[in-house]
Amino acid sequence: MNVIEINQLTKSYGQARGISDVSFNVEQGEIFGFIGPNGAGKSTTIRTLLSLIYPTSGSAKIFGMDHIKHATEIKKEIGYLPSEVFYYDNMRVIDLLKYSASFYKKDCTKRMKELIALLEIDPHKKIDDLSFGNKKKVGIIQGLQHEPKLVILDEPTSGLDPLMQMRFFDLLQEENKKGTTIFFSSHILSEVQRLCNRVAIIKEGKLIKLEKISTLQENTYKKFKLEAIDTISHDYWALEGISKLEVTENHTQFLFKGNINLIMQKLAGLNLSNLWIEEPDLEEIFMHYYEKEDVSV
Ligand SMILES: Nc1ncnc2c1ncn2[C@@H]1O[C@H](COP(=O)(O)OP(=O)(O)OP(=O)(O)O)[C@@H](O)[C@H]1O
Repeated sequence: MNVIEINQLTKSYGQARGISDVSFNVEQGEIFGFIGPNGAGKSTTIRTLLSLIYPTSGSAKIFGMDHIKHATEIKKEIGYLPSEVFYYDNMRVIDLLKYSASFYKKDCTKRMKELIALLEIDPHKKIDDLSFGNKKKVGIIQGLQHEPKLVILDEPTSGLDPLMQMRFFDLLQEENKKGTTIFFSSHILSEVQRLCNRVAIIKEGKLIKLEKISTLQENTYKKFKLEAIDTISHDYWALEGISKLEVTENHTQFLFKGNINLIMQKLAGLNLSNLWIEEPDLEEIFMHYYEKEDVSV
């Protein structure tokens, strides 16, 4: 079942580009990554989806309901952490959390306390006295305390220290195991790679790739690095599928995409002292898509 369905969603800010013709679905139980550089259109997609701003054209559904017509109903089951959090600075953390909890028809006290303890936040401090990272934690608690079916996180980790990031990821994975669908927007590839099952890549307002993380890694090239006893000539590597070839004395490295047996035959003809075959990380795959001009989903 699809929790989110986005259909040719377009949002222009007057003459300025926001997003154009964005379509994708998020299935129930997924941890879905939404990745792109600054200004790509991640926040615009999320805000339009949540009907905080209205689309220029296109449509979207959440839990099978139209995102604008049924906005009130939908929002009861969503936890949303915006990329920038703004608060009434004079409020204490606990008062703010109780106030947000009051919008839901369930008692959030137990979960609120658990999250306060887990994220190590002092509930009696004034919001004004909190650091950026601690304000972010308050936003995370606000987004999760009512145990929503769908959590939408827009750049959630900025400001969190590495230990807190780890704890936050564990928390998201636990929520996901309980059945919560997670939509995770980020420009940090390693965290998407670590956390998500599937990813949508957005560039300049357009979706350029929608793929399982595992498939993204499988279907692309492999990195070969080798050390040979003798010097290998550049010409030895005249084989289709080899790119980014670098040969320096006894060291050779390149990327290969194609029939793996062909490259193995080439390697078998050499006197090697060492060999590394590595999967590219998401960053390299991502750069590969970003460098291409004529990308399509
Ligand atoms: N209120 C606005 N008025 C005019 N243009 C806007 C507005 N909000 C966003 N934009 C433009 O829309 C495009 C997409 O911006 P958006 O904030 O959605 O990107 P993003 O991927 O979330 O980036 P970031 O990671 O920097 O937040 C950008 O070109 C941005 O300048």
